Amino acid sequence: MRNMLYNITAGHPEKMAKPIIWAVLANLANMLPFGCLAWAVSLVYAYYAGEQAVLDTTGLWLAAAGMVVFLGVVYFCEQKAYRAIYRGAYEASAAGRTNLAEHLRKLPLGFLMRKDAGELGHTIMNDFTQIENASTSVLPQLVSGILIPFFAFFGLLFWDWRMALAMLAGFPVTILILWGVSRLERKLGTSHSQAKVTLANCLQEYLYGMKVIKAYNLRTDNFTRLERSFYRFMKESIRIEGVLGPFFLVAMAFMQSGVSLVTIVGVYRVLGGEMTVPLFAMFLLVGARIFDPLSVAIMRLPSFKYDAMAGERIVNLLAQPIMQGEQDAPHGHDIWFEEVSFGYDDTLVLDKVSVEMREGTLTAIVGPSGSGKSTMLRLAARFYDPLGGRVLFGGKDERELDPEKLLKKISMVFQDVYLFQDTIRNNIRYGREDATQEEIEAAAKEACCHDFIMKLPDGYDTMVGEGGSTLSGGEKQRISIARAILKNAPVLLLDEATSSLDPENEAVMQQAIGRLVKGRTVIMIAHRLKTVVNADNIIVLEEGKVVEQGRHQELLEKGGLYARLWELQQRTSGWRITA
Ligand SMILES: Nc1ncnc2c1ncn2[C@@H]1O[C@H](COP(=O)(O)OP(=O)(O)OP(=O)(O)O)[C@@H](O)[C@H]1O
Repeated sequence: MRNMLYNITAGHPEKMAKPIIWAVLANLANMLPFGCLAWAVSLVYAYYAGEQAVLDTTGLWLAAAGMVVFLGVVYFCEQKAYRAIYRGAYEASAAGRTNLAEHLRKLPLGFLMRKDAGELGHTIMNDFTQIENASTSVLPQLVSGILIPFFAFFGLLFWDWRMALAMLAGFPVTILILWGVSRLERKLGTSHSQAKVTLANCLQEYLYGMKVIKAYNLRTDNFTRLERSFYRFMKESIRIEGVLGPFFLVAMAFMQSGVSLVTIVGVYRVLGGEMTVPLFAMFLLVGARIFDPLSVAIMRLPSFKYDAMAGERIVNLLAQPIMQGEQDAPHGHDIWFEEVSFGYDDTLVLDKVSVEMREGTLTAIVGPSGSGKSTMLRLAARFYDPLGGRVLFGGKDERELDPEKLLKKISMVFQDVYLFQDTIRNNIRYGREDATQEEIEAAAKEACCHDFIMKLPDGYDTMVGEGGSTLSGGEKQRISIARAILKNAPVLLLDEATSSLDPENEAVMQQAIGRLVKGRTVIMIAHRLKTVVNADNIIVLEEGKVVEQGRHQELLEKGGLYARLWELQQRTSGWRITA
């Protein structure tokens, strides 16, 4: 239960104290007018039963005035409860969402890459919505629904202990059923929420993969995974309602049985002269209202466990350790790998790699596909920490450096460029937020994209579609290079940064990169070896090992893997399609 409370509040149970206190007070206040009503009934009864010769009108007026005053108290408490519950919940989940998004940013990229974007998006949006639901409508009602009958029970004990016992006779059974059903609910809720997450992932994949679906003429009904996910989600939803519903109805019946018992015991006691009619009426009045809060809570209970699981997912994400390290990045910008080993899972992708990439030089990493080139860049930027060995930045182990401060020193251009749904100007400006238009244009000119931007209808104000879909691959790549140039960081990492460019633009870009090397550490991955002939050092990777390194000419003379790859590319570049 403690765990559930912790999860339902996304790790902040203390935040529920105020809403719960006000909900209990509001529900208690709701009982007060019934006290006045019972008093008025007793006065009228006393007159008609002949116990009093005159009707106590002063008492009746006082009871009526009490009703009005108590209705004011009810309004005040309800209003306080409403504000505490709804405002508190929405404010807490807004802060919680921001907090979680910020936390995700600080997690190692490795963790995020293992997670599906759909799943994370689901947690940030839907799981928090569920927490809102639980903390606004279920939790305060549930707590006050359990407390109010107990308060009333102890109050009624003073009037007539038998009647008080009769009223609460079915209550322990109700609590037992609710407790028992919670185990079953967890099981069903787990598969229901798994079905929901799978469906969200399938939908996202389906929408993102639309291009392939169209290209290969895959019809919707061929996309059976999505269809199966819809079906499974429907089945799980029906199952959870169908199995749990009857249990909740039985629990409610036991709870409400208290009112019937009070009626039976009351009739006997009134007929036996052991209890007055007004007291009986009071028990009936209180009995009719006492279980209202719990009835409301029980109706919403099926979603409660499910909400708790949503909270559990949030808590688990927040518990993921962020990357450690507090020190500032040093002034030097050499990047050294010292016996670095790394693997994404059990297989080693880099095996004791030791290389030095010096400031003011251009280092190229080449090698067959899957040999670990991109992994080396990711380790250099500390997207991951190595499993063995050290990556040194300016002579300091990167694990000791604050990851955000380190990233400020690094510009990266990835193979798969991502542009935001924003203007071209802002997409370049992500490199440096305070950059002026002149600086943006200068970077764009350097990256050979100024001319094509000026030809667009709105120039730099042209909106880019999601993921940059309205631009060609080469144009997107040039914009991302402009972004990296604008950042003006001392380390530049280029992962196949010119692969989508035509030969003419690639040659110009190579010259621009050549100019950027001055005072910087530039590391580039290239498949086309002719783009690295001028590199100061070429690292040749094969199956996660450095098999050779040196300048272009030296490597050719060695006659190893590089020479073979060079030979192969020279030959294929000479191929022509002949009729
Ligand atoms: N996020 C990941 N999770 C699991 N395995 C991965 C991940 N990224 C890469 N790998 C695997 O690690 C190995 C090295 O990948 P890497 O991308 O570093 O190679 P590469 O030399 O850059 O390849 P390419 O030239 O094709 O881009 C490959 O076998 C790849 O399948």
